[in-house]
Amino acid sequence: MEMIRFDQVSKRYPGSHEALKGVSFELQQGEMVFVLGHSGAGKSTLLKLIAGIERPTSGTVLINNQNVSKLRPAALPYLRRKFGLVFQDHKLLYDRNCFENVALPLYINGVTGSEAGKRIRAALDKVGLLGKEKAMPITLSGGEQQRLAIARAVVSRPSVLIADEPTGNLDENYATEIMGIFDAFRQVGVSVIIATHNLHDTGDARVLRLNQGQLLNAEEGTLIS
Ligand SMILES: Nc1ncnc2c1ncn2[C@@H]1O[C@H](COP(=O)(O)OP(=O)(O)OP(=O)(O)O)[C@@H](O)[C@H]1O
Repeated sequence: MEMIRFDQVSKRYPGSHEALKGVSFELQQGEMVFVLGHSGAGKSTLLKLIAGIERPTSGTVLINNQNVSKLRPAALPYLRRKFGLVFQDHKLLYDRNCFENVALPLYINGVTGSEAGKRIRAALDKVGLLGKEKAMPITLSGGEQQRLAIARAVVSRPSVLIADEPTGNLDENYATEIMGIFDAFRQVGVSVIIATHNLHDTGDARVLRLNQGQLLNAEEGTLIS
């Protein structure tokens, strides 16, 4: 069963041109996908539509056969719990330590105490930060901060991990390490969607190429800048 399906999706922000034009594709559970394209191509918009942060102007976005536009507002938090989000600028809380940063999504969902502690340590372990529970984020390297953001994104056990330029300002070694962590999640059945304009070794992952809001077929040539 497909997990995410876009059918002729267009998005126009108020007072702006069309950020996405007639985009259609399907992603299966457990797939790893790169969304590639120039700055302004519509990559972030595509991720926001998947996560229910933005709504399409026309067309349909189906998540597990549910039309996101038709969901009651009260149902959106349940949808969002399926998604773990990682952004380039981390959005970490710099006045809280690593453990507390990862704890936040659990506390919001009412998971506390020893159950929370177990899950937080498991998430930190998966990204190689188990020894840094009490460290403040500012004392971590750029790559470690990004790993902390990934731990926070996966602590609620999302079925889809969405990352927007996750390696954007990291050097090559860190970037390779981060991609390895995403691949490990894919191997345990998590769908992984990564938007980037950096060239990565995409391995056997699928590639969606955007050019000025339109999806190109892979054979139409590379647009990576
Ligand atoms: N909230 C907004 N209001 C108005 N226009 C927007 C908004 N968000 C994005 N846009 C416009 O939509 C287009 C696509 O933007 P988007 O952020 O999706 O591109 P992107 O491929 O992620 O770019 P980048 O790699 O620079 O982040 C751009 O022209 C952008 O200016």
